[in-house]
Amino acid sequence: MMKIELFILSGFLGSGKTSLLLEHLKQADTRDTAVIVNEVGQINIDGAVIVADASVPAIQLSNGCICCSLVHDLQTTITSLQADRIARGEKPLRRIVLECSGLSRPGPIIRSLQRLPGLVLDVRVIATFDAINGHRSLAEHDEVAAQLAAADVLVMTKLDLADAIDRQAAAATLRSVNPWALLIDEESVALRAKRAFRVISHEKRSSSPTLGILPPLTRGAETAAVREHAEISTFLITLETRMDWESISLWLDDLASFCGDRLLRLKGMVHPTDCNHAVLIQSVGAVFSTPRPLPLQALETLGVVLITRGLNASELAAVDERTLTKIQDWREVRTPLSRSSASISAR
Ligand SMILES: Nc1nc2c(ncn2[C@@H]2O[C@H](COP(=O)(O)OP(=O)(O)OP(=O)(O)O)[C@@H](O)[C@H]2O)c(=O)[nH]1
Repeated sequence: MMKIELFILSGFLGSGKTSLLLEHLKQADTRDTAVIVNEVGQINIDGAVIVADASVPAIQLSNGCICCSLVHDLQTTITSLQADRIARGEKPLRRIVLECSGLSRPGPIIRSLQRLPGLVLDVRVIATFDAINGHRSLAEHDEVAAQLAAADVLVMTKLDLADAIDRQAAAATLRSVNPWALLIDEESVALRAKRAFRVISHEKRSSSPTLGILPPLTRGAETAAVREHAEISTFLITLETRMDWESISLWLDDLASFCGDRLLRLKGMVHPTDCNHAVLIQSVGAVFSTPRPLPLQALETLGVVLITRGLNASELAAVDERTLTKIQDWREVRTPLSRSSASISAR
């Protein structure tokens, strides 16, 4: 029987999963590691960033939430990843990191992996928690509680933006939701990543997360059947014509102010007319981070993915007429997210 360490990297939208993973990939010997990325939109943004930054092959399971509709794809991907390496005469994989979409619940994923033939998976669930926005996400989204409760390791992020009170409050919340997990409250991003990903082999744990003997809290948190991610919609927006950077920025401002609190996450890759590279844009809520250049070859699709709560297709159509005049097409990719990816509807 082949044994693989599987890190399920979960955490709410924008809570810092990709950043933690990139830091880990920078530090670790990744020759026997594979990364699988699950994105809710159709653009493989995290995959492109991982390939650009870490040169690790990143396999994408996109356009769906892994805990709902893509579980079968995950099983097939893991089995064929290992079979391909063995067929090429390479060393078998020792480690897989699965970066889940920010809306996934780890429980159904873990359960689905119990049925993989010929593989023993040593599973470790890591959940990232944003010390600034995490409380709000936890209060508003059931998925966050499920992610935290299922975690073996809880990683506090954005500590550079948090004051001492935020930090203590975040730690107290995490301890109250999941007192069994290893809590990483570490200012240095490098140390954070090092500790989060090394625990399987180096840090003792009281309850083994090996499949089949999950601690009671983990099971208890996920006993309900997969629930729908109520009111959450994902839109893929493509632009009519290429624009310069300033016009793109103004358009993003319009879009964010129209959505307000209903905007959970925005991620996109654009190629402005006045840049010779692609630009990664992203916001957590309506707060944008500094745009980041990416090589043009990282681009698979240009567009912007919008994840919203309580904003339906007809409202977006109305705003399209008023302010979003430059949109060529938007499609509601999934609503709610748990429905099958076959339900793509175009305007
Ligand atoms: N200041 C600060 N920013 C951070 C930190 N971690 C992540 N970010 C920023 O937060 C934003 C979201 O980070 P990601 O790592 O993409 O978050 P994610 O959880 O992978 O996001 P999704 O894949 O959309 O769910 C990016 O702009 C990051 O640069 C942190 O520790 N400090």
